[in-house]
Amino acid sequence: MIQIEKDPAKLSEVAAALFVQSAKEAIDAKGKFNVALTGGSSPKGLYQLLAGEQYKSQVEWDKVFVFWGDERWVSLDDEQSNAGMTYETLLNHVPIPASNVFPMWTAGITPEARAEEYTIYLKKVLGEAGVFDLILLGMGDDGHCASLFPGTEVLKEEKKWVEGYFLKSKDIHRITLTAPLINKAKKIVFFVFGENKADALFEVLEGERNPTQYPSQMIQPSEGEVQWLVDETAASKLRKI
Ligand SMILES: O=C1O[C@H](COP(=O)(O)O)[C@@H](O)[C@H](O)[C@H]1O
Repeated sequence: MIQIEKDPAKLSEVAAALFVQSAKEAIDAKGKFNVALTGGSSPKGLYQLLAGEQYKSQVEWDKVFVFWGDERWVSLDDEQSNAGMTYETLLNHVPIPASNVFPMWTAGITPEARAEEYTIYLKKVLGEAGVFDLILLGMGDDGHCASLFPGTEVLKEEKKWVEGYFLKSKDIHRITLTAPLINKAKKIVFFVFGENKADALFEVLEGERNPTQYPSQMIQPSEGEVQWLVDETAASKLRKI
């Protein structure tokens, strides 16, 4: 399903309502809500809304377990840190226990070793089935999502849940959930804002199947659903809407 709006702020409102609803449903069903958050610029409006008076009190934060879809291998105080941004905009402002939050980056370990450690945390919280209640994803102007970048080896991964690797094109290490894990989720929400995403979004949604070049095409949950929240500029090249 795709929802297109002129104003990205409207899409942040939609996502905030959806986050609250998903949390309620999961907590009613099993006593906790397991979510993977995204970094980049697109989710900032959502995080600020969730931290604000209207939504904050609607979530039982002590029952929320927060992971990330990916991370740039930089410390939390680095401006590139996805987790750092999420703390600043959301997590520092809501009553979530620190022990419920699992940033990907940590000091004194390689991203490859951290991927194995992160998998252990995921298995403890999600169980062997590995089903997230909700995963938020952004999409880059090259069609990447999480740190599933065009042409990278991680796209071939079929078993591992998390991978750390050096991303040559950006000269930085990354750590990411893999497509097989993401595709187990009950619900996946993509945020795609900005004219620079228009070509990639067309290729991902309406182009030939080529996930090696447009990795967001790999996101096809086996049982869950994908919702695309797209602003008008990013949607400007789509034909089938
Ligand atoms: O590198 C990344 O970029 C994507 C997209 O970011 P945006 O600023 O265009 O919204 C993001 O989803 C991902 O988490 C991040 O590591």
